[in-house]
Amino acid sequence: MTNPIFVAIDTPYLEDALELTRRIKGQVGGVKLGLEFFCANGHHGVHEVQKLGLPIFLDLKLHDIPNTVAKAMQAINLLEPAIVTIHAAGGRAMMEDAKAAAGLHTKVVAVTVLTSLDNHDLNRVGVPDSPELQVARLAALAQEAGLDGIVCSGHEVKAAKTAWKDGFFVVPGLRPAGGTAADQKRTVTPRHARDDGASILVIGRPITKAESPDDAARAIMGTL
Ligand SMILES: O=C(O)c1cc(=O)[nH]c(=O)n1[C@@H]1O[C@H](COP(=O)(O)O)[C@@H](O)[C@H]1O
Repeated sequence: MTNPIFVAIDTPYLEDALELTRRIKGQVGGVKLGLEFFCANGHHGVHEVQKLGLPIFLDLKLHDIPNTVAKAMQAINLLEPAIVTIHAAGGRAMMEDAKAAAGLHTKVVAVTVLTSLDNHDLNRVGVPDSPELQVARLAALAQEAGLDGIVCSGHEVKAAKTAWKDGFFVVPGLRPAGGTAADQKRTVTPRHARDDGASILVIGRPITKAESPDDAARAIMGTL
């Protein structure tokens, strides 16, 4: 089995990111660098991590008017990331323009409903539907816009995959059995997400905060 684990390297410190990536390199399929890392280290930081040889998932969650998002996408093309995130809530035109501006080898995926939100939180931001319904709605819009796939929780990935057979499904909010949810609200185990059709598994703290991150990654891989 190809290793589906992408570790969320959520740190602003380049040296820490490099050390962690070196340590887990043999146990994972790729690394995810987010806003925190990119704001602190920019293109240089991404290049340095890239030199270690793992695919890079650049999680910038772009969300703005179509022109601005397309220009931002062009500005990161030089980095040739394997995966980039945008927000589906930016609308169809924004997603279309983002995909058109992305490099040929970059998968552009749309964040649907953040895994840190539950039904109540979603209602508070003006969406009267359940996360399941909202994910289905935004996944259909992302597919129409020509994106490669979506980001959703393990609660919705099975239905999303049934509706979009060749979609690429990124699933974060994963916790090994008995793990601490922290700020995540829609969690499942890595195995559950994998069985339900996740293409890649985004895992942060259960690996990065473990006493031995490489052992933690190996143990999670062993459950898949
Ligand atoms: O786009 C993401 O990767 C993402 C979307 C989402 O809905 N929920 C979510 O947690 N993430 C990211 O996935 C990672 C989860 O980290 P942990 O909760 O530490 O495993 C973080 O880097 C989040 O930014």
